[in-house]
Amino acid sequence: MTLHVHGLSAERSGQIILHPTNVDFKPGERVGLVGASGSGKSTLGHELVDALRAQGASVAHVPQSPDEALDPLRSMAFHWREAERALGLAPDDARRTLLFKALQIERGDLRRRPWGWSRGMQQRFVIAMALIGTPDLLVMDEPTSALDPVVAAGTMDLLDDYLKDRQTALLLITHDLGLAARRVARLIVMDAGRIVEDAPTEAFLASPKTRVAKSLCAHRNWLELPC
Ligand SMILES: Nc1ncnc2c1ncn2[C@@H]1O[C@H](COP(=O)(O)OP(=O)(O)OP(=O)(O)O)[C@@H](O)[C@H]1O
Repeated sequence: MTLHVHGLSAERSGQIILHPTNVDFKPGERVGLVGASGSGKSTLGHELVDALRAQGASVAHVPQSPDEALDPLRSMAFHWREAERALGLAPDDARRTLLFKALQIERGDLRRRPWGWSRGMQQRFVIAMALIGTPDLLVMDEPTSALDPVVAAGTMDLLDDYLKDRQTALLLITHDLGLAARRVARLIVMDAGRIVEDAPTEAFLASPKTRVAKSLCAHRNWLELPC
């Protein structure tokens, strides 16, 4: 099922920070949302999550840092149970085993609290929690920026493999064009609260149209980063 949202907008403190915007996602499509800091990427991500959920779609959100998703006072097992409960799902060991294997977190001790796990493993756990309900769309907002480049690349590789041949679409929000270009088939560029470009990744890189897109592409050396 293709997901569509029309006329998304947002205003804060009397200022429009997201101008009326339409977005769509095909099943399994991988889309990058790029733009400078403050261009409105996170705002669009949050508005999308709310609007699609209001339509009845299943949408999961992965924040920048695992600290935003994990309570330092609760065990990892508690978080997993809560994620299942929030979706109205009964505990399912087979589902957990599959996701833990896919994201290489089998050796994590679920009785421990987050600080007993490495940052990389915490973030992979948060991604696994987001995938519990097989969402229609996974929105990831700078999901690896709190990780070192090697762990970040490994995490994205595992997610790539897991999503292959699945219907879950991905929106990867990042200011890092290099990261997005390696992972997505379509790029959306934001500037000052508006989408200014939306194109297949290869076409975008070969021929950016707008000033902002040209400026992002001018930093081609970013494409050399491992993630
Ligand atoms: N509560 C708020 N009140 C006023 N302005 C806000 C508020 N929240 C966000 N903004 C402004 O809206 C704009 C878009 O913010 P947003 O966080 O969506 O951008 P972003 O592209 O995700 O930035 P970054 O890459 O730095 O996270 C920014 O100029 C920001 O200062």
